[in-house]
Amino acid sequence: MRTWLLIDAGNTRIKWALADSAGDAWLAQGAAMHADAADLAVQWSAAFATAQPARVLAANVAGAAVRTRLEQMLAATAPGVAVEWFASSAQRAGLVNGYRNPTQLGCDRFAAAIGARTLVPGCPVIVANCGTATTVDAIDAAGRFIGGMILPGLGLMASSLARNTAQLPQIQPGTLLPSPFGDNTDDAILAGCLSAQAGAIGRAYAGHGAVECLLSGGAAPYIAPLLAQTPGLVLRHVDNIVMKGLHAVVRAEG
Ligand SMILES: Nc1ncnc2c1ncn2[C@@H]1O[C@H](COP(=O)(O)OP(=O)(O)O)[C@@H](O)[C@H]1O
Ligand SMILES: CC(C)(COP(=O)(O)O)[C@@H](O)C(=O)NCCC(=O)O
Ligand SMILES: [K+]
Repeated sequence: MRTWLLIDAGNTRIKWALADSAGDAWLAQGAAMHADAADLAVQWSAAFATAQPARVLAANVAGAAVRTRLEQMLAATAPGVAVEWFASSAQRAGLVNGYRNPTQLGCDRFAAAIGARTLVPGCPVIVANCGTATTVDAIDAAGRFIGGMILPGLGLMASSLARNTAQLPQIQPGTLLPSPFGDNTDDAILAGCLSAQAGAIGRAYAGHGAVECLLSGGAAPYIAPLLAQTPGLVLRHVDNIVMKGLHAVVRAEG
């Protein structure tokens, strides 16, 4: 059985998993912030001692320098193993890309949509990936990515207030108190940013007539409790929907 290394390089963190075609579970997984990217070589050396990947499929939205860095670390830890840089295209693994220019769609969003289609086949679904940016994307019952929303992620929303005002502090991430109205500055910022995130996702869900909302990304645990209060919204937290989509691609294509 072939083993694949799947990589999701976002703008904050690089996530990876080792997978095979036998099941949904990862054989190994890890992550590193960009500043600690060298840790990946250490993590991979340990993981590849038990299972050497036959193929690497990597989705990178973090730029050319990150791609070069990853190529160097892969050449050192898995010499000779081919690396495919996953890119958005008009159609792949049963998903049709409805972006006006299909290649303009972030490849992590394309992968996440493939993952969503795999988890919720034959139904309209919303996939929200709450990372550096928050993306909220709609897939229809026929398996067509019809489009989506891009907004600043939770961390970016909060830090932009701190950076561009005299009186607002940098808040720590957290979940909302029972009241949607903060009675102090930190809670008011948190209430505003979380409501903006959950509000956009809820609006997308209702507008699309989705049967389920898949929520993923580093900020998902903070947004989930508020989003779960949206009447009629069926919520499922998926640990890494981008990697689930990459796994679906390699399984479909062998
Ligand atoms: N321990 C953590 N490390 C990094 N980001 C975190 C952490 N906990 C929550 N976050 C939030 O998750 C976001 C990063 O999520 P992630 O899905 O890895 O993003 P990306 O795919 O853009 O790299 C941060 O912007 C922050 O809001
Ligand atoms: C929207 C994104 C910045 C999200 O990146 P992330 O938050 O996962 O790091 C990325 O998908 C991207 O650069 N997209 C290209 C533009 C588009 O999708 O239309
Ligand atoms: K994202």
